[in-house]
This record gives sequence, structure tokens and C-alpha cells, in this order.
Amino acid sequence: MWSEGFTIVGSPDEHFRQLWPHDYTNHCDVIKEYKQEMKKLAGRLMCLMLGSLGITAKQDIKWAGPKSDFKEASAALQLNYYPACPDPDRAMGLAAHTDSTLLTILYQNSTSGLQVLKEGVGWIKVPPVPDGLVINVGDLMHILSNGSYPSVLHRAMVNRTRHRLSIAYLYGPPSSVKISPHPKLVGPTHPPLYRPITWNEYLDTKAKYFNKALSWVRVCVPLNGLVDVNEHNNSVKVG
Ligand SMILES: O=C(O)CCC(=O)C(=O)O
Ligand SMILES: [Fe+2]
Repeated sequence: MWSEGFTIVGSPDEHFRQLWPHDYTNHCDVIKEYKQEMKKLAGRLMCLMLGSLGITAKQDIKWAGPKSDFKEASAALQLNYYPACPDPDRAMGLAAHTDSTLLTILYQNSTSGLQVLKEGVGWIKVPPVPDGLVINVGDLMHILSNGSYPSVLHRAMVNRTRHRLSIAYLYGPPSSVKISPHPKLVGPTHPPLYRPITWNEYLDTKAKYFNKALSWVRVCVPLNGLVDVNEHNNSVKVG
């Protein structure tokens, strides 16, 4: 892979003290503020997306909390750097993968590189929009929505002359919460397609089975012919 990644789980203090021993507090403040804002946005997106399926966060999702702000949610920040690459056709920034999250909020700098797979069409470029963020649906949202919000297979390409940066806010449930197809979305004609699983359990499954992880969590064949995007033979990688 033609990239470098740095994952910040929890507070950035310790990581950044090591990187910039004499001047880390400013960097930490920026990251903390960014995470705070992303958490608010992610909570809002959760309410909107679930609302569109007839699920009210306040009543129907216990861990959303009394204010339905998903205060107990967990998150990590993934910083990606893709140096300019002399032979971009023979290198890949990040291999095709789905994220193991509920949602990922992605910032990209002004260099394009992100592509998503559109069923029946192929790889589509997602060029950066100034001040815009990309929202990727992750595997846990796929499970929670019983396949109504399919997770998106995506990859990052590299550029011959320009470097590229992206920041992925990886958003998921509290560690003790098991995610399963929401009861409001299942019934006699809509069986639950996935078994309950925590974020950590899912990350372990992903590490073992890569893009087949969602299929490993599946309990029965969909009646409506839905196919996991993960079942494509595109290769590996996290999220
Ligand atoms: O750099 C990008 O556009 C994609 C990053 C990504 O998919 C990830 O960090 O999971
Ligand atoms: Fe990703």
C-alpha cells in the first residue's frame, strides 16, 4: 500500500507528546475539538438515518441516551497520508474495503483519490468538495438496519504529482453494546439477517475474514435478494 496511517483511539495526548514533546498541546486541542464536533454530527446523522427507517433514537435505541445524542458512542480517528507516487497505476493507496463502523465521516484534502463501488456500474470517483465531508455507511449500520443501509465498498487511489491526506472519523457503539438488526425492522417476512455482535467482536471477525466478515455474521439468506457488497472479490483492509 502506498500510504501511511496513524490511528488515534481515545485521547491524543500520549501519542502527540511522543511526536512533538515540546509543542503538543495545540495539536491535541485541534484533534479534541474535531472529535467533539464529529461526535455531534454523527449523533445527528444516526437520528436522521434511523428516523428514515421508522426508528426513533429516543424510544428505540437504549444506548442513544436520554437526550438521544449517542453520548456513549465510541470513536477513533484515522489519519491517512498518501505520498505522491511516481507510478500510480501500479500502486494502491488503500485496498478496497468496507469500514467496520456504524458510520465514517471522512475529510479529504483537495487531492482526489477516493472511489466507491456502485453496483452494476463499477468504481466511481468521489472528488473532494471544498469544506465538504463524505459519509460512508459502515458494516455495523448495515447490520443494525438489517441491510437497508448497505455498507459501501471503497478504496483510495494515489496521485503522480500530489500527495493526499484524509481523516476518517470512525464511529461505533459503546464497547459493551451488541449490534443486531433492529426489532422494528424484523418480522415474519423480514428475518434478522445478522447475529448480535459488539464492535470489538466485529473487528476481530474483520481481522480474520477481511471483506467476508459481514457474511460470517449473517444468519440466513435474504429473502429480497440483497447481496452484501462485501462479497465481491475485491481485496482486504480494515476500517
Ligand atoms: O483516504 C480515503 O479517502 C479513504 C480512507 C478510508 O477509507 C479509511 O480510512 O477507512
Ligand atoms: Fe475506509
